[in-house]
Amino acid sequence: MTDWSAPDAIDCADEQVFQTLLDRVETREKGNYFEYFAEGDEIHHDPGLRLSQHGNEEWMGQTLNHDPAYWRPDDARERGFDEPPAHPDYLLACVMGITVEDLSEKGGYFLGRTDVTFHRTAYPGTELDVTSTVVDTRTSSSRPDYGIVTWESVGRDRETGEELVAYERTNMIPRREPVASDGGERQRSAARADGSGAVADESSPSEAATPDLPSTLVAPEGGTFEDFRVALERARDNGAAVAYRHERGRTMDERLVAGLPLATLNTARQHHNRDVMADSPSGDIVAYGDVTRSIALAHARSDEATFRERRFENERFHDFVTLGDTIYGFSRVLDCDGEAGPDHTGAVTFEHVAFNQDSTPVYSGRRTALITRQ
Ligand SMILES: CC(C)(COP(=O)(O)OP(=O)(O)OC[C@H]1O[C@@H](n2cnc3c(N)ncnc32)[C@H](O)[C@@H]1OP(=O)(O)O)[C@@H](O)C(=O)NCCC(=O)NCCSC(=O)C[C@](C)(O)C(=O)O
Repeated sequence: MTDWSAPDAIDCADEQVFQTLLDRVETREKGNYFEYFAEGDEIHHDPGLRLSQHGNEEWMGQTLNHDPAYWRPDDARERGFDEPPAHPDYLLACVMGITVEDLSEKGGYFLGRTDVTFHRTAYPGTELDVTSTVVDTRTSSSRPDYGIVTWESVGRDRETGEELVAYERTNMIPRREPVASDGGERQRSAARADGSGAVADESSPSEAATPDLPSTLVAPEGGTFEDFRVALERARDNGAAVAYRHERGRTMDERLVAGLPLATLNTARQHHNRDVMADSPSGDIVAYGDVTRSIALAHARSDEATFRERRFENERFHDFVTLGDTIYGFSRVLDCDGEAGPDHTGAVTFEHVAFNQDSTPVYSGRRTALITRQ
């Protein structure tokens, strides 16, 4: 008879005994089910996080956001910063990463985010303090195993209490009852399983609608505010649109998919637990939405004279991104406002789309940034 109080009672060499033991013990679960969230609840995300120079540079380097104002003091000063700040994508990913343990670790996909507003520049060394409020909860009509929750999150400087960034995000969150299916990914999984990468179109080719696109698509000649304004005026005169793609692509490797989210304390298993994700519709770990988005934005920024990020709206994550997928970027110019911001800049509103090697959109969002004039 085993003495279960003895320190060496478990014989790890006996796999069968250990397996039986594992099957019988309770699992201490992480994260919260849909039912946990009620409208108006406020949640303070305890861990916090200190923005670091290393984390900032790692994020910028890996996502191709190679803007020296965020690491070179002379360039930073020229751009009106006291010293090289934290890159806004890194700041936003850290603020959201901290919230995952409380809000979305249980699983379910990040569907979208809106009203992303940067209130203040944050610098490496800043300790973050993040709170979220439940704005809305509803059941999913297409997926009975999930609910859909929207939170408003605010990231502050822990020392001064000043707001740095705020946004509203929406996730699918598993309901307490066991998950039987995971919906929309069915199509994508099937496409991947048959190797075609193509999602089935239920209409026959003859029924498929002809895309309704402008006859002319204009690309700006350069990346200054005037280049965007001139292109938009030309397009408006001719019933065309200012839309173009960016040449660079970035293939998702483990450092991007697992490394970057963990560095922001994002504990979602989707990004780092290949064992669990092997049984999911994606069949593997998937990229943190903020990484995918940051790569597509980096492609866009590499073709413009960005001065400051202002605001993001209507960000959507349309499909998952797995290891080996390559992320490209597409941009459309929606509006130019010469009155916004300091004199040497103007505000440009873009729609950016991240797409993969099969031209499948995986992210889209509306972005307003201040762009330097000529
Ligand atoms: C989720 C999938 C399967 C749905 O695929 P689908 O084709 O079924 O999509 P849908 O029909 O457009 O949407 C399903 C439901 O979601 C709702 N919905 C949809 N979007 C929004 C939105 N923005 N705001 C509010 N509601 C939204 C929509 O209205 C609908 O509601 P219903 O079930 O009642 O009909 C598919 O879109 C997909 O695979 N998307 C990719 C998701 C993804 O990879 N996200 C990023 C990575 S996960 C992540 O980063 C994790 C993180 C950050 O760590 C962490 O939250 O913890």
